[in-house]
Order: sequence, then C-alpha cells, then structure tokens
Amino acid sequence: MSPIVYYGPVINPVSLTSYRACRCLLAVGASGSIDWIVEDVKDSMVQEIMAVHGYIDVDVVSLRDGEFIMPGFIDTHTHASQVPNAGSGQQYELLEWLENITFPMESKFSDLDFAERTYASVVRRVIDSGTTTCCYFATIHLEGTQILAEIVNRCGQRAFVGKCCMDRNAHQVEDAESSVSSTKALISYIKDLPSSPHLAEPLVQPILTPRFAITCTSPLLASLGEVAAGDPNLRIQTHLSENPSEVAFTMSLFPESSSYTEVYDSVGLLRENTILAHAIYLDDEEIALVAKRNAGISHCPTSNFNLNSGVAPIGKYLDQGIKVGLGTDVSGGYSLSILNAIQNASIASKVIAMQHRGDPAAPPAQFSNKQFSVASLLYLATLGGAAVCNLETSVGSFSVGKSFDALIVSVRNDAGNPTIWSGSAPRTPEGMLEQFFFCGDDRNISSVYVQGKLIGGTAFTR
Ligand SMILES: Nc1nc2[nH]cnc2c(=O)[nH]1
Ligand SMILES: [Zn+2]
Repeated sequence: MSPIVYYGPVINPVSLTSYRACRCLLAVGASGSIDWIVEDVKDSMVQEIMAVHGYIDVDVVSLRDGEFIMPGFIDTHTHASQVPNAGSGQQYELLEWLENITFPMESKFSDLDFAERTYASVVRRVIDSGTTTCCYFATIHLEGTQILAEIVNRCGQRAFVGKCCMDRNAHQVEDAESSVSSTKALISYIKDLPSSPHLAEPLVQPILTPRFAITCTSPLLASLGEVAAGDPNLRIQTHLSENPSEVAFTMSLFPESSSYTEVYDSVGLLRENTILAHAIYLDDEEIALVAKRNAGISHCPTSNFNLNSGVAPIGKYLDQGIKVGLGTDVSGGYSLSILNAIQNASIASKVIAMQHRGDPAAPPAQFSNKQFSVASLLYLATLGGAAVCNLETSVGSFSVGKSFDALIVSVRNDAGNPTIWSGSAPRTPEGMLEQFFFCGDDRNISSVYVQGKLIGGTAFTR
C-alpha cells in the first residue's frame, strides 16, 4: 500500500464528553497506520506540512464540502446467523423469541452452503453500514463458524468470531466436552487464518462464546473458564441480565449463585476482556462486580426496545467507570447499522432522563439519569466500543500509530439520502456529524477503511 494523505474535516472522539472537529491533514503510512496528523490546517499550509514530514510525491485526497472523516463504527455485539430474521418476531419477549424465531433459524447453519451464502451477504452488509470492528456470534456449528471467520478475514474487516457454546435448553446442543473441544478447534482455525505479520493483533480473532447461563451447565461454564484461564488475551462474549423472566430462570438453574453476574464470575469468565451484552437488570453488587473486574458492557438499545426487554441504565454504569460500547444485537435488534443503535441509545437515555425529571442523580454523578450528548454517542460508537474489545490502543480514534479504521462520510445531496436537509451551507463538522447520526444511513458512507485498506464503498481519489 502506498502512503496517502487525507485533507478535510476530521471528527476525532476524545472522551465521553468531548471530541475534536477540525480541518486536518491525516497521513496513513504503507502499513495502514497513522503516520502523522496536523490539525487546523489551511490550504496555504498543505505543501509545507507535507514537506516537513518528508511526504514528497505522496497523493493528497481532499474532501469536498459536506464530507468528513471519522473512526469506523465498532459493533460490540451482533449475531451474524440471525440477520435473515431481522424484522421478524417483535411480538415476543426474549425466551419465547429464542424458541420460536431464533433457534429455528440458527439450526439451518448446519447446511454449509446456506452458511456460506448467508454469511457472505451479512458481512458485506455490516461493512457497508460502516462497521469496521464487529463482535460476531455465529451458531453452535463449528464448520459454519469457520466459514464466517474465513469470510470476514477475506473481506478485511476487524472482528471477533465466536461459536455458541450450549449444552442445554436450546434446539441444538452438544455435550459439554464436545462444546469445549469444538471451541478449541475454532480458536486454532482462526489463529491459523492468513494475517499480516506487522499487526500487533490479527484482524480476525476468536472469542469464547458461552451463549448465556441458561444454555450452559455448570460443568460447561467451568470448562470454558479453564480455557479462558489458559489464554488471558482471549476475549469472551455472553449475554447478561436482559429480561426479567430470563433472570428468574437463571437464578432457578444456579441456586447456589448470589447473582446472575456471579454465575460467570465464579468460573473466571468475568474479566477485563469480557463483553456483556444488555446488562439491564443489574443490582448494585453486580454493578460493583462488573466494575471491579473491568469487564465491558455492550449496550443494545434497539434490541432492548424491540424485545420489550427494558431500558439499561447506561449513565449509571458510566458513572461507575464501567466500559460501555454499542451493539446492534441483530435480530433482537432489527438493524445492522450502528447509526440505528446510536439513535436508540439517544432515545433510551432520554426515556431515563424523563423518568427522573426533577430527580437528578446526586453529584458527582455525571451521566446517571441524563440524556446523552452527541459527544457521548460518538464515544460509545467508537472509542468506547474499542475499550470494550480491549482494542483502544489501536482503533476507535485517530492518533499517531493507531490503525486507520475509518469512514468517509458524505452528507451532500449527491449522496442520495433525501432525509438529510443540506440547504444550509456552510456546514460545520459538528452539524454534519449530528445530521449523519440522526438522519444518515449507508448511502452517506462513501468509503470504509480498515488498517488503511478500502473494504467498503469506493476509493477516495480526489
Ligand atoms: N438478544 C439475545 N439475547 C440472547 N440471550 C441468549 N441468546 C440470545 C440471543 O440470541 N439474542
Ligand atoms: Zn445477543
């Protein structure tokens, strides 16, 4: 790959409360990582800055009015195998929905032709939605999950791919021993996929995936805890405390546990690289335990509304210093786009704020019971998600040495999305970002880059 320099408005998340938005020169080196960035650049300064950095005869691509660069979205929780069901089954709550909608679809992935066709289309759609890093659940099937990992790797997306571990309470189950051995086989398979030697971590990595406590016996969870103990870098993903009936059923299956969270913690599955989807009904002790273990929460607001699960008190978790990212949770959620998760995360935070009008959380609470700002939404969709995946030193924002995992966004008329009103020039980067978040869709995502390489949309060559 030749080095390249992008020139235009760059949106760069900093924290839950701030982001930078200014005209930058951003240089991507031959390895796909960021070589240098200069902020607040004017046209007259471009050639001199390039020369100072020894960038002679390097292409500069200039963005037009209405275009900007931002970090790629990070989807911390979705089910590739459930995408064909998106938009079906919203009349059910979680346990009935699994029984009637989800398990029947997942059973189909024993057919490898079906798996190949479905996953190829799913991964393309996820990339075109602007997701540069994705945490995928596949199904219980080893070969089907290997197909998903291979497709993701071929497409150049950054991802974690997991095979569901289930030895009870599902339509298809394995015994605990087979579940562990096929999980180990998946881990070896993914670690052997071709990858660039200069990367700190391969783009595609395995992730330990006990589906949730209801579908795993204590012996299976304990064995998966041993697998985790043998590989501290191995990420773990599961579901936690999503629905009141689920919580009650879990506690009836694990009467010796003091809480749902403790079921995972007692076997070593709660740690700094564990991704906990939903986490709506945690009590104060569970919140403290998640914080103590530095595990991350995947906030899946579209799914939480769609399956009538509840509204997760994310502001409260943020005030406890818990890492939070966004998840689409298809097909609990009906959209593969993190933009839709952003919109519903905003609404969920406003629902909580409305419920606490005149009753704000006592200081020093900063986020509890308050609506999210655009800065918070941006952070959750990018750098927050990166932290949940333990990837915050390589992706989620732009700084020297980080990977160029990025989107070029257009809110121009010629992007073809009439929902965005673009009559009010000149546009500010902040204004463009907000319009994109609330009115944007795939049509506004011109190019998708992972590690500097174009993986979706069209190459930006101006
Ligand atoms: N939303 C959701 N929750 C789950 N809990 C266990 N499995 C699932 C699933 O597939 N989707
Ligand atoms: Zn899920």
